[in-house]
Amino acid sequence: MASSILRRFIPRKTTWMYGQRMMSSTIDVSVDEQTGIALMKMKRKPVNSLNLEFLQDIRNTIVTLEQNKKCKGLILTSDVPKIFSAGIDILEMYQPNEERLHNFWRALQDMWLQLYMTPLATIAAINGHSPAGGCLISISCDYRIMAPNYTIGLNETLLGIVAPFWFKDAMCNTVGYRETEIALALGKLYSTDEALQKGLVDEVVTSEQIMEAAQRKMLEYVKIPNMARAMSKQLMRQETADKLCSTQDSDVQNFVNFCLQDKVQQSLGFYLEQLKKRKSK
Ligand SMILES: CCCCC/C=C/C(=O)SCCNC(=O)CCNC(=O)[C@H](O)C(C)(C)COP(=O)(O)OP(=O)(O)OC[C@H]1O[C@@H](n2cnc3c(N)ncnc32)[C@H](O)[C@@H]1OP(=O)(O)O
Repeated sequence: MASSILRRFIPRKTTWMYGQRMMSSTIDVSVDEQTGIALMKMKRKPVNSLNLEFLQDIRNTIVTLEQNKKCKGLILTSDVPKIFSAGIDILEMYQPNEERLHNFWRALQDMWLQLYMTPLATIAAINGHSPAGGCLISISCDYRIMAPNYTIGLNETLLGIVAPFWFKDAMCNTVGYRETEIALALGKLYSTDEALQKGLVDEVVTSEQIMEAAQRKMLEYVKIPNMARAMSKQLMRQETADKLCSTQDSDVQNFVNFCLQDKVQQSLGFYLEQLKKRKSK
């Protein structure tokens, strides 16, 4: 179902399948073949930050699940207590190797396209903080359930960087133009309650109830005839995905040029320092 343009890049194989379980060092996946529901747990300690290899692993996993005829739905969650994902691994952008920086951004684009357009039904069970890239993963799913007392949002401006147009588009498609405009400018991190109120997440339940709630909602999704559900998703999302597909190379170059600026490097260095200081308090 995902358009052929999304399949140009065959990901490297680092995910291992044992029966209904798939494992890599950063992801644990199990597939319930009775229900057709897969559960993917992210486990890149300490904060599930998205580096090149982790992004490739996430994409590989989605591709493998799409090829499993019995799998219809995917629940994404975190195995790291209190953190869904801290977003992009800032160390990929700070004092980078230029070739790796290219590959990193390409991997982020490819992961996003795969997740955003997958014919699988997808639910994010957001059981921890979910800033920036973590928010992108969440809003790329079909449905979001969040536990209380965490934060979610596109906070890039707080780091002195700018979310690319496809982050902005995914956010706009979720909460609308004006809310996105405010959120991006202020680097707004929403509390769980605010996120529910703005429609950034669809449901709030306690951490203890989140997996049960995700399974319950997913059963609703997988009951719908597969092709019709997947085509309706494509109808809603293809235009947004195509915007990136047709500009992937220039988007990589823009990102690399942006990151390599002295000012941006200074901002990232400062932000990393603050993170460490906050920890030592
Ligand atoms: C130019 C184009 C723009 C590209 C778009 C960018 C998208 C992004 O995703 S940028 C990344 C944005 N992410 C953040 O701002 C999150 C920063 N992290 C946090 O706010 C917190 O770490 C937390 C709320 C996620 C978790 O807090 P806590 O449980 O208290 O853990 P620590 O803060 O002590 O963190 C542990 C450890 O991890 C390091 N770290 C945290 N986030 C990142 C990250 N995104 N990348 C790399 N490293 C990260 C943190 O510095 C600590 O390291 P150590 O001190 O070495 O243990």
